[in-house]
Amino acid sequence: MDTLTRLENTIGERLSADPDTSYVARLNAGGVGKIAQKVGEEATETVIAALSGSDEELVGEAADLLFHLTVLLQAKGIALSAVMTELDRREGVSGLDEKASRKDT
Ligand SMILES: N=c1c2ncn([C@@H]3O[C@H](COP(=O)(O)OP(=O)(O)OP(=O)(O)O)[C@@H](O)[C@H]3O)c2ncn1[C@@H]1O[C@H](COP(=O)(O)O)[C@@H](O)[C@H]1O
Repeated sequence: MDTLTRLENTIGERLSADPDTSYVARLNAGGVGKIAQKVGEEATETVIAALSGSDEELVGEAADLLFHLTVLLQAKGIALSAVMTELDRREGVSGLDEKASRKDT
């Protein structure tokens, strides 16, 4: 099982845990608005790290962003596999675009 899928499973289990002992449960108790706000903050911190931080800081912020995004998707009842399917679909679309543009030239 890959890392993100393992994390998704853990988050799914922790959503309804005791907020006193679980950060995921605490976030979830705040509602989708609170989780979305955290995703926004982590995205901003990722951008700042990319522009003026070290590689290590960028890795840390990217991990925070992926973690909070996964919490948001779980709270909305959306599986990561739905996002992967969408990315696969786009890869197929751009692959077709490339073939079409090669034909045109
Ligand atoms: N991957 C993570 C993870 N990444 C980041 N964080 C938490 O996310 C928060 C990061 O928020 P910030 O950097 O904004 O720190 P902060 O400003 O102090 O946070 P807030 O006061 O805004 O909540 C920290 O509290 C981290 O502990 C995480 N908390 C949990 N996990 C995973 O989720 C699993 C379940 O965690 P629990 O729900 O706590 O059991 C754990 O086993 C981990 O695998």
